[in-house]
Amino acid sequence: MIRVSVLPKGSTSDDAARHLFRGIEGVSYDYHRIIADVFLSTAEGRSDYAVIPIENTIDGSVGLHTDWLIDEVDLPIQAEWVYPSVQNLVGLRSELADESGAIDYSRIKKVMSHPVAMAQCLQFLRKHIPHAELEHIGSTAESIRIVRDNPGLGWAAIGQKTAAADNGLDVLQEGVTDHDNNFTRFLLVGPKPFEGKTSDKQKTTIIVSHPEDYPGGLHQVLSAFAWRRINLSRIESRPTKKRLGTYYFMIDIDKSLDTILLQSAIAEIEAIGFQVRVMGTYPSFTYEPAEEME
Ligand SMILES: O=C(O)C(=O)Cc1ccccc1
Repeated sequence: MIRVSVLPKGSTSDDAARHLFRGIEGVSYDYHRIIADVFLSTAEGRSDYAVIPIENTIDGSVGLHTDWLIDEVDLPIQAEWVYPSVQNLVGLRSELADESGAIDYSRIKKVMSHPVAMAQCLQFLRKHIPHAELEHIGSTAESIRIVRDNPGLGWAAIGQKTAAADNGLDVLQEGVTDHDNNFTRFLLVGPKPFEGKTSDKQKTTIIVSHPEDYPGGLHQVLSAFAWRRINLSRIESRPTKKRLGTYYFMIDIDKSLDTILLQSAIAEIEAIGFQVRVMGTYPSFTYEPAEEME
């Protein structure tokens, strides 16, 4: 049995996990309310993999999740994939609509959701429900459950249609994200390689740091990749948390670690005094909607 830790049933992460593991037998899902518990259940050996949303089209990198990966656990990245999501305003229509059945936004006192989902809908919220209190919850699915358990208070949630239906709530407004094409990049992290599917696209993620800041440091790192014509797909700086203004650079590289060119680039960067930590070398899966129709 492959045990996969993930945010609760009905969350975007749950759907994304099922998409990655579609067609693979013997998978069980281990649901957790907050991302820290998703990470820890795998780090403590209670599951094989953790599913982590790491970057979103609208909101960018998820800093909290990146920092957990760097600072709190030692779990290699074993796969990455992209999954689309549509967020909806969810609540009890009978409580929040007027006599004609139209949603009366003035009745909504509080909107709850996961911070990434909330950030995707801020323009919608400011336009229609500017008076409402906004509250961050561990997942979209959990926010929907809280609304279900607290009828009559004027609460609404942002989340997925399936979670609304599972909890007996209504979709008050469909597709409330401020931009279409809302995709999230997910990481599968855990001690063992992911062998369920193969991809012809392999990536490697490293973290580069230097004990002291000096002019041209990052340029030197980048030039080791540049003259070897190794493509980088993302560079993210995160605070070291030791001193203000000191950073780690997390670099996604479009190559497997076993290529000689990449190994020599890393050796060169280390030789000029940088510390390099390999966060994983893994297959990358692009989203293919056709699979959904199987
Ligand atoms: O809260 C959820 O449903 C999650 O899985 C986190 C999230 C929220 C919005 C987009 C992608 C992931």
